[in-house]
Amino acid sequence: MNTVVVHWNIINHGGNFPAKRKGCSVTTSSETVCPPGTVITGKWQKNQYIVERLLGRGANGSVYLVYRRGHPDRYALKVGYDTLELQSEVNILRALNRQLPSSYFIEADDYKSVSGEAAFYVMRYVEGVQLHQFIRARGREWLGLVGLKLLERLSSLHSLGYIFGDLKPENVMVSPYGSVELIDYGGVSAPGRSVKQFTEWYDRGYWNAGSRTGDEAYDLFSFAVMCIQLLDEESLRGASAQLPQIRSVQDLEAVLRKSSQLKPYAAWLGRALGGGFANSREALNAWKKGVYARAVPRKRNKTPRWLQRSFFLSIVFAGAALYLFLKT
Ligand SMILES: Nc1ncnc2c1ncn2[C@@H]1O[C@H](COP(=O)(O)OP(=O)(O)OP(=O)(O)O)[C@@H](O)[C@H]1O
Repeated sequence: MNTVVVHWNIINHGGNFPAKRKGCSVTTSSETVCPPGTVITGKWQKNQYIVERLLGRGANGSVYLVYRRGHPDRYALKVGYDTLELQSEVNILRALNRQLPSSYFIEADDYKSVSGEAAFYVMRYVEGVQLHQFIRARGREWLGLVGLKLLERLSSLHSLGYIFGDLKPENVMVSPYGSVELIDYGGVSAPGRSVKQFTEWYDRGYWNAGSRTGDEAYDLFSFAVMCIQLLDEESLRGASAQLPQIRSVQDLEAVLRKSSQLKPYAAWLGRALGGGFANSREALNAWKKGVYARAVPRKRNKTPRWLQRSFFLSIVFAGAALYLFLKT
């Protein structure tokens, strides 16, 4: 990324924000703090983004909900703590944009604040809530559908030649209707390369269950641990309390055997934990048939009990009448 300078201007955005603003500042921990109302102007591309609010902070940067001046749409703008890290994320997103039908990545630029320089990029704003929040609010029975949608996403990413790497509930956004989007492409790598970014619980290496080399099975392993967490977090906590040197995938398999919440998913999850799927397409098909088809409640035309009883009695009476008729 070229080192370019972005000017931070001060505006009064509507009546919601205080009139006087200082613009973004970089803290001692290299975090960038951009108060609502700040205008971020890319020097090279000259686009102006107005900060509405902070969406979240992660290991690589802070993400803000922004408006682009002159455009009605809202975007998510990520200000990185480390320019090189952010650049590698931008490279992946640019490559994905060329291959995916709907573009996610908008543009990248750099800025200079009063206390330092940093880079940022702009992406599509994904509305919804994080996966664990969605399941907590809507109920565990939604995992069948949401899991299906997420496996579809993973499978299409894999078919483009990428491994997601850092799959965890915080990186999965779910809309009110259960559609799913992956966010945070900072951990994406090519198959066969070391996983760049991971989070302990969801990492195959953490459970001594395989390498940290990116492959489709790595993402499926993370997906399986995530399901265990969403359905029975207490048991997962228990299993992870083992000493690191003896912690193993058998601890997770024991959870699958014991937990009643996990029962409908246990066969699929066990296979994913053991690297038993040839690829994510096969895993997706198995989820469709073995989990989703059973987990989604079906409408049943249940005949009321009183009607069943009446039908039975009418058969008895009809039989008795026929018997009497034949006898006379
Ligand atoms: N495109 C987006 N749309 C909506 N919200 C987003 C978007 N991207 C990120 N966020 C929000 O910002 C938070 C932090 O973003 P992100 O996960 O990319 O940062 P990170 O530094 O890579 O995090 P991590 O520590 O998980 O690796 C997310 O948890 C999410 O709430």
